[in-house]
Amino acid sequence: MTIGQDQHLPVLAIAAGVAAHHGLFRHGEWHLHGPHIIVGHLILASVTAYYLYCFEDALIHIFGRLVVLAVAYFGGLFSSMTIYRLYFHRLSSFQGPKLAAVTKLWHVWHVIDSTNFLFQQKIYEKYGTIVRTVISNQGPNEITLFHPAAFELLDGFGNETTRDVWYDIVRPRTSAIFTRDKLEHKEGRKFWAQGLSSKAMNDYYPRIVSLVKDLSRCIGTFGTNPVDIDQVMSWYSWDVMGEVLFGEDFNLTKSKITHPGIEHRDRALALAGPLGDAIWIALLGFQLLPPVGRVNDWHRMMHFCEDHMMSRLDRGDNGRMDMATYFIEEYKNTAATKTKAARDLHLSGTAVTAVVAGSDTTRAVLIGIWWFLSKFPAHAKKVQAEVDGVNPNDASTLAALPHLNGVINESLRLVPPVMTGGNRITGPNGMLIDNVLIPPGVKVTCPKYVLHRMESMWVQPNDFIPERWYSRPELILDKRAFSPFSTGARYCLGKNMALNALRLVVTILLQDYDVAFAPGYDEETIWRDMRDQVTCQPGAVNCVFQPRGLAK
Ligand code: HEM
Repeated sequence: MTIGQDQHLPVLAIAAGVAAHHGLFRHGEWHLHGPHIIVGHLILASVTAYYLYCFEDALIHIFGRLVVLAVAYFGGLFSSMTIYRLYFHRLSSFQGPKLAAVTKLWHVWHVIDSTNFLFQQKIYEKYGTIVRTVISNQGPNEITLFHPAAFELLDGFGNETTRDVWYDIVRPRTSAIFTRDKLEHKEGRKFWAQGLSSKAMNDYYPRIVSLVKDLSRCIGTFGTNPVDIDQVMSWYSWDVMGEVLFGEDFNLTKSKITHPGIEHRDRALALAGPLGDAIWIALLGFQLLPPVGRVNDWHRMMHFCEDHMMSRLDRGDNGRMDMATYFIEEYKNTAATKTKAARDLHLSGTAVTAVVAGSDTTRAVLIGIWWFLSKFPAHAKKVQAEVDGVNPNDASTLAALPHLNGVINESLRLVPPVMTGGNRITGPNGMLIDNVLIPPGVKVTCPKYVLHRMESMWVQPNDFIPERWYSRPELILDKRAFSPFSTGARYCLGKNMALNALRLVVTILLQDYDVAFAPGYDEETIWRDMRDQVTCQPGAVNCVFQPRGLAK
C-alpha cells in the first residue's frame, strides 16, 4: 500500500473538518468572506489532488479518493458544528427549536415564502418569552426576545449593542445608517438629522401637500373603477421620496406610470426578505451569480439610487431644499480624509438607504390604512368629521386630531412597515432581561409584528380600535410594546416626515372621497398575501373612491 492509498487519510480529513470548525469558523464573522472560503477550499482540494497524484496515476481513482476525502472533511466539519451547537454552546440552555440551533438554513427554509413575521408569531406561541430560535453564521448565537423591555434594551440611549451582520447588505457601499460602527453612525446621523429636521420639514411640507393634491386628482381619474391601492400609493410615496430626497419631480401620480425603479426595488427586497437572517447567502449570490433575475434587480436598484444621487451632485440643488444637500455636504467635507472611491461608495449607499426608507415604508402603512377605513367605514366617518373644514396646510392642527392619529397609530401597530429585523449584537456586558443574562456577542432581535399583537400588551390585540390611542388608554396594557419607528439612539429620523405625509394623505383623500372596498374584492387578500421583505408588503387592496360632492 502506498502513502496515497493510506486508509488514514479520511480520518485526517475528518480531523481537519473538526479543526476548521473550532480553529476557524467558530471565531469572528464570515459573512463577507464567502468567495474567500470557496477559493480556500478549492486550493485545499487542488493541493490534496496533487498529493494523491504523486502516488496514484489513474485520474478516476484520484477523483474518487478526493470525493471520499471531501465527504469526510465536510462530515467532520458539520458534525462538529452540530454537536457543539446542540450541547456545548453557551446558549444551549435556552429553549427553542432544536433544528434551529443546528443550522440557520432551518429558519430560511421556514420563511422562504417571506413570512418571517408569521413564523416568529408561531415561535412565540410555542416557546414563550425568551427564545433561542435560530443560529447566526458563526454558530448558534441568536436570541429572539418577545418582551416589552426589549426595544429599549436593544436601541435605547446608552445601549451597548451594535448592529448585526445584516447591515452589511449594501457592501461594498456604506452609509451612516447601515454602518455597524457606533461612532461613524453618530457622526453620519447628523447629516440625516439636518435633512429631516423641523426646519427642513417646514420647507418640504407645502411640497408634500401639493403632491397629495396630485394624488387626489389621480384617484379622481379612476371614477367608479377600482383603485389598486398598492400601485397608487407606490406612485405617491415615490413622488414624495423624489421631491424630498433629490428635489426631483417623478410625476408618477400625474402620469400614472410605474417607475421601473419601483419594480426593481420591490423585486430586490423580495430577494432580501427570506435571506434576511442568513445574509451570507445573499452576499454570496450578489458576488458570484451573474446579474440575472432578482440579482439583476438588486444591482439595478443600487444603480438607480446611485445614478440619481450622482446627477443631483452634478446639477446642483435646483433652488429647492432637499436631503441630498446634506449628503453632498458630507461628501465634500470628507474630501480631506477619504479617497474619492470611498466617498462615492458612501454617497451611493446613502442614496440606497434613503430611497428604500423614504418610499417603501409609508406606502406599506397607507395600504393598511385604506384597508381598515374601507373595512370599518364608521372610523372613516369619524375622521371625516374631524378633518372636514380643516386646512391641510396647517400641520399642527392635523397632528392634534385624535381619531385621525388614532387610525394612523393603530394601522402602524397592526401593519408595521418594519415587521421583523433590526437585529443587534449584545455588548461586552451582555444583556440582562427578566434576570436572564444573555451573554456578550450574541445576536438579539425583537420582532415588532409579534410585540404589536401580544395579548399581554394589548386588550383585543387583533382588533382595530383607534380610540385606544386617546379616549380608551386602558386598552393599552404596556406602551413599551409599540415601536414602529424604533427607539433611542437609532429611532427613525424620518418619523416626523412620515407622520406628516400619512396625515396629509388621509385628511385630503377623506375630505374629497368616501372609500369602500371594490365590488368583488376579497378582504382577506391583504393578510393572506402579506410578505415580510425587509419592509412589509401587504397583499392587494382594491378600493373605490366616491367623490363626496356626488355622494351628498
Ligand atoms: C411609516 C413610515 C416609517 C416607518 C414605520 C419607519 C420605521 C423605521 C424603523 C423601524 C427604523 C429602524 C431600522 C433599523 O434599526 O434597522 C427606521 C430607521 C430610519 N428611518 Fe424610518 N420609517 C419610516 C419612514 C421613514 C422615512 C420617510 C424616512 C426618510 C427618509 C426614514 C428614515 C429613516 C432613517 C434615516 C433611519 C435610520 C436611523 C438611524 O439608524 O440612525 N424613515 N425607520
